[in-house]
Amino acid sequence: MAELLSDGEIDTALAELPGWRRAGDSLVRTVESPSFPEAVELVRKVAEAAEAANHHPDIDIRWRKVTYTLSTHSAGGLTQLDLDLAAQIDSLAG
Ligand SMILES: C[C@H](O)[C@H](O)[C@H]1CNC2=NC(N)=NC(=O)C2=N1
Repeated sequence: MAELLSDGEIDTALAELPGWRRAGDSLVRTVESPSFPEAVELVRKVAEAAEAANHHPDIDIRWRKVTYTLSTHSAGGLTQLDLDLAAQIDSLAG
């Protein structure tokens, strides 16, 4: 069972995740790609990483802008799983 992170732990982590912002019990990042197919291709890569981690983002796709929202539903808030996936998304987004 993933443990909920404290506000301090989240703030410390966000310092290393500059594209992300906290929204309550979630982390949110919008990634803009050069085209719709490229935006969807990134979604596909994120989906592979999420499946491998068994930890899945909420994804909002609007043309070239895709918003990823992370939270650990089973824990009712933010855990290390969210931080790990955020870092993976940053890596995949380039
Ligand atoms: C059964 C399966 O392990 C769980 O439903 C996983 C799937 N992916 C998940 N993703 C997220 N973001 N939160 C969860 O609590 C979660 N739980």
